[in-house]
Amino acid sequence: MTIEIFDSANDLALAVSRQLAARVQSVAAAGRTPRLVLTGGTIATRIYGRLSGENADWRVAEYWWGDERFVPEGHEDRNDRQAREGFLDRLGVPDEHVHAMPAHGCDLSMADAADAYAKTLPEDPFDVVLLGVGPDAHIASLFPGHPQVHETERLAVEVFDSPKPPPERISLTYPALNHTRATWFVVSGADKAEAVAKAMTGTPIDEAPAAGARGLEETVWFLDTAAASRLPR
Ligand SMILES: O=C(O)[C@H](O)[C@@H](O)[C@H](O)[C@H](O)COP(=O)(O)O
Repeated sequence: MTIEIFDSANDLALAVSRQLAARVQSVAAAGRTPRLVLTGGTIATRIYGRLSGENADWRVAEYWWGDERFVPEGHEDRNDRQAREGFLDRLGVPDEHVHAMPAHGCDLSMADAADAYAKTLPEDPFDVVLLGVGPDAHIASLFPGHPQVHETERLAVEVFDSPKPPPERISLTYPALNHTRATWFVVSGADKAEAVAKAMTGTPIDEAPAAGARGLEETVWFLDTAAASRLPR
């Protein structure tokens, strides 16, 4: 596990966008398609806004989401909208590379929508899974004390009662999120400091879902000083 600490959320966003660009370039140079899992949230939005300034061909990569709010397509709460507006649409990433989760208004139940999404996931591991972390130490839409944390078979699940609004969501589960070469946590703000400390010190996943996410080759915590302020020395 690696920890990188930055003076501000802006510095963090800049560093993550640079490293993501470098990873996309190195995976593509090795002859593979870069496969990225995007997250929602405020720090993610800052990162997406910076990607167009980086030197990478974002059009060659494929994109999935770790979770999505089950609201209508194009709704301002959609995680895919923030990424589309931030860089995917602006940089001309082809539609077939953008694997958005089904939206409210599709003709599937949430359970069927989750299962349909699971079928879009690649067999090969992802290259990078980006994860924001909530003040309660949730990641994606895996919340403390919720049954989805214990899912071992399904790769994507429905969530009806997210404590973070909106309540209805679809989330990848650990078997999908952890099928990745690299897991990059991106966390800023003092309100996350306790959650970060819990997740990094082996708290059970029922209490701190972030403690259960890790990459096959690499797990990196990108923190600003505020989010890192409760880490044990
Ligand atoms: O859809 C979502 O809400 C998320 O994907 C969620 O897991 C998010 O990443 C964290 O809650 C951190 O969000 P903030 O950076 O806004 O605190």
